[in-house]
Amino acid sequence: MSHFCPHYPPPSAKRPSAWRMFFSKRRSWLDGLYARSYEMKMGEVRLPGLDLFMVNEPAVVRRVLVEQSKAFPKAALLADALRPLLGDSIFTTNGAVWERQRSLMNPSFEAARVSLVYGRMCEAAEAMLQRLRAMPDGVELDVDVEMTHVAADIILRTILSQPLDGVEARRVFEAFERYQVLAPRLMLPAFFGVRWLRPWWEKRRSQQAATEIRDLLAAMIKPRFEAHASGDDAGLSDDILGSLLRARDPDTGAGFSFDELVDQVAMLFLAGHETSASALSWSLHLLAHAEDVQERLHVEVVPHDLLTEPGGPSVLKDLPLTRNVFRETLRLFPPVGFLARESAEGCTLRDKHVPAGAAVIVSPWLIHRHRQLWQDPDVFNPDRYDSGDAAADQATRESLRQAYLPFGMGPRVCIGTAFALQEASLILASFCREFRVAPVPGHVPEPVGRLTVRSANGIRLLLSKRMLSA
Ligand code: HEM
Repeated sequence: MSHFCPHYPPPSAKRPSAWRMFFSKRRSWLDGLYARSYEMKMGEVRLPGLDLFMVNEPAVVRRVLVEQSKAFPKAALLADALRPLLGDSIFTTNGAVWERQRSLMNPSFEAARVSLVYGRMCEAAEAMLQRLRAMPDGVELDVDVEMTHVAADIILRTILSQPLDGVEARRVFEAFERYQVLAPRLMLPAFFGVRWLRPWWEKRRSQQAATEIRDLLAAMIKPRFEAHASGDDAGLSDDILGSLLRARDPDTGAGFSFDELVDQVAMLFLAGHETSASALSWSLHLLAHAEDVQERLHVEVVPHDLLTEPGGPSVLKDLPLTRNVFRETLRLFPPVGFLARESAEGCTLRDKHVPAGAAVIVSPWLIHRHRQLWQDPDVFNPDRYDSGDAAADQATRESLRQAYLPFGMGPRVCIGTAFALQEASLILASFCREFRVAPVPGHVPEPVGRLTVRSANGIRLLLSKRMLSA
């Protein structure tokens, strides 16, 4: 059993002032948290331009995300910040527009449909293994760079049938890297009611990156859209774009317009690769520090050459430790660290009056490490889900039921959950079957909360090859 406690920014003992919080959060919203954030049921921050309520209590979380989700739509601030890149995509819309988008997209992400793109995921996994095999034994690997590469490759292959090695695909990826650094810096002043503090040059650079990504994606989608409109898109129809092109509203019979498709594909690229890359990188970091778990995981996966084995994604179901390692990683490092809603009409949550327009934040990061909701919350212990001790397992099941939401909850739950779990098991298993990772002495990854939870100084690990018997 592992007792590894991965490093994260030590919460300050006292609640910082609103201005200190603003300046510390500019680097990372994790820096604005304080010790009580991890214990309280609900907190409140009053800022010059905004009231913000942080909700940790499971019953209240359910009320906000599930039972009264219409009274707590996605925060307009989030939509404003992401609109240059995502337009009006499913991630940020609300009401009837969102309902139509979600019903058009649901069929493309059902588990059975996702299993059809398993072969394309395997192609990206094979390309990753080839890159790793070409490296010298004992090399210091930038794991987050490699995981970002493979996750972006998977998204491009499964959605657009394009590998990341393509010139256009690489330009999308590079522009996205620029956008990803700038977007949170611009979002924060808006949150704190000081939009004028957003440097104009950063705004312009972020706008330029967003336009470049959208133009490149539009150029890739256009021929497919036109071919579909003229009934001539056979051959490429098994990717996700093909299924989005065929999606029809059951009431009106209408599909996505071209502009809507560009919005959705830009969003899928963002939501689909950045999250998985974050989670896979942290998984390998945790495994490197929990040698026994890494060895047991290797033993579990070594009989399976997933990339050639018949049976496809069903083989992944026989890998319980792989699944638990990923589940525990998502608990400790949920890529989407906070879910932003707003109170549509004003209400009372617990004993607090929440005015109309106030931000209501549910943070998987805080809830997954909450002192009252989890046993040993900071310890990496994938065996907690299946320890063999009936009472302990029952307690963990209760924590999972109440206080585990890496993919969100309710109607806005992640549409890509089945896709992400299939991809993660495949990549982790393929990686750990052939390679071993170990910590680089003196290198401690520093988690930062931006669009997703990443490491400010990268995640570097020593990579060595394993001997596989023929
Ligand atoms: C480990 C990987 C992933 C994690 C942890 C994750 C997490 C989340 C979370 C927490 C939400 C809800 C946000 C909210 O309620 O405010 C969400 C929404 C969403 N995710 Fe994921 N996601 C992952 C992978 C993916 C993938 C691979 C795709 C697509 C290929 C995807 C597409 C989406 C979309 C479209 C939404 C918006 C759904 C809606 O509002 O109706 N995600 N994701």
